[in-house]
This record gives sequence, C-alpha cells and structure tokens, in this order.
Amino acid sequence: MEFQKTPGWLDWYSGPSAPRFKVPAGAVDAHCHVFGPGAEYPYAAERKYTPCDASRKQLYALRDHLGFARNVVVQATCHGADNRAMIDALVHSDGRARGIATVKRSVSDAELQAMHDCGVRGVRFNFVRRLVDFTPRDELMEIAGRIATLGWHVVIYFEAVDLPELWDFFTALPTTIVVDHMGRPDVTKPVNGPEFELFMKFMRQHPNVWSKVSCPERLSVAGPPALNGEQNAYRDVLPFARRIVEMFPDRVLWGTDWPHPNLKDHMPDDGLLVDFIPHIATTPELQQKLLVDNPMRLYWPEVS
Ligand SMILES: O=C(O)/C=C(\CC(=O)C(=O)O)C(=O)O
Repeated sequence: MEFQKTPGWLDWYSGPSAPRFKVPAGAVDAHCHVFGPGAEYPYAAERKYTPCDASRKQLYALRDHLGFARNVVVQATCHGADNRAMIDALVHSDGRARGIATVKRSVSDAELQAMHDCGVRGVRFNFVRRLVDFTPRDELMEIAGRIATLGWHVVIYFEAVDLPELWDFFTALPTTIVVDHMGRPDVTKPVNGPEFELFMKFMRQHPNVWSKVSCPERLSVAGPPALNGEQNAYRDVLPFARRIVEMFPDRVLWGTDWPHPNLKDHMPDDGLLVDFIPHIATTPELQQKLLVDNPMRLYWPEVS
C-alpha cells in the first residue's frame, strides 16, 4: 500500500552527529518508535497522522551510532492497536529491545502472553486529543487490571492542563505508571508554579509513578534547537527536567523519541539530543540511574 505523508511532515534527521557525551555502558533509549515501513506494516485506518517510514533497521543503526545498548519501542498511534511493526522490531533485536503496546478490551489472554514472550512489558494509554479518539475509562481500567497480572506497567501520555481531570483515574491504576515527556509541562510557566507543582505532587505522593525526562524538542518554546552543533539546546526545558531527575533519581527514564513524530518547526540532530543529557542529569551517578539502572530494573529485571 502507498501512503502519502501528512502535509508538512518533517522526516527524521539523517546523518546525526556523534554525541560528545558518552553514555554509560548498557544505556537504554527508553522511548522510541518504529513506523512501518507502511508497505509491510500499513498505518492504521484511524490514525491522525501519516508519518515517513522509520524501520527497525534504521532505529538500531541509530542506537549503535549514539552508543546505546538497548531500546524500549513504544507503539505509536499511527499504528493504532496493530502492534506488528513494534513486535517485529522486538523479535529482531537479539533481546535488546522491549516494547509498549496499545491494546483494546477485546485482546485475548493468549495474545497478551504472546506479546509478553516477544518482549512487551506495558501498554500505553494516550490522552492527547490530537492523537487519539476517546476510550472510556472503564475499558482502560479493565485493561490495566489484566496486564497487571503479567507484571506489566502502564505508560500514560497527556498534557499538563489535563492532569487535574485525569488525577483520580491515574491514581487508581494498579500498576507502575510511566509518564511520557514529563506530562508535557508548559515551560513558559514557572517551574515552581501550580501546574508543574501538581505534577511533582503526583510523583511525590505516588511512588509507583515514574517519568520520562524526554522530548525537550517538543516542549521547548525558546530553543535554541539541537542543530548545527548547539551544545546548550532547549534551555527553557532544563529546570523542569532537572528538578524531576534530582527529586526522583530512581524513577526517571530517558529516550530519544526517534523518529520524532509531528514536530512542526525543526527536526533535531539526535547526536545533539544526547548532549542534552548531562545538562539534566548532572553527575555520573544520576546519569547511571537515568540511562542504565532505572530502565534495566523496569524492563530487564532478570539481567540487572
Ligand atoms: O512520540 C511521541 O511520544 C509523541 C507524539 C506521538 C505519539 O505519541 C504517537 O503517535 O503515539 C506526539 O506528541 O505527537
């Protein structure tokens, strides 16, 4: 099948620079995606965007180039609940990738077990309105209860303004919860203001809540972008990410978010995104937790 990319789509950056920051041995890129290829794994009918292809081979080439050892491949909404492209990436990773799936209530126990055997360790609930249609909360809670028995966790993606309304649902989830992209703070608001403080309270009061301190390129308003050798990119995001890393060093993860779907204004150089890490995790100890110890405990507990 032939797919036309969404108008204005920005393709992922080819030829990323070699990071100056050397990630610790065994580092995990804990948030990335594969797209198709569409000819092999068609994009879902209900998708809200049509991306450029981004294959597992291209993902693993990037992993090696950046110096990472492992990946967590998160099901992207353009594939709906058809997890085949993501699972194909897992089974061709030599055990070096785990996955986060999207499932419907109709998924069978045998299908969940088969996904587990391929390396899936969680499901993603997406509340970003431009990306998905509404799913009733009771359906999501039922799914959460079922995947809890497999030892999986729930990844949640939402925008900061929606946290008050989602609070009761999130705090009732029976599993570990991993928040994508710090709950998408509005970084033009103060880091010690009520909106971000609510997110900090969410993590403080609920020790089962983790956060990915990822996606500065999506959250930044004042830049500068990670392009052309910029070593101090996305400065406006730093206080938010740093505060989470310092307050909750054992519950943070980092990921590239390659191939960066739906960016509108620029496509970052992934090598320079890696150079952002020591600005948010400022000591070797924090970097080791963020990039190795935490993701290994969550995704490869049998190894760590
Ligand atoms: O890549 C991300 O994590 C963020 C996305 C895309 C997404 O989540 C998806 O398609 O599933 C976004 O904000 O558009």
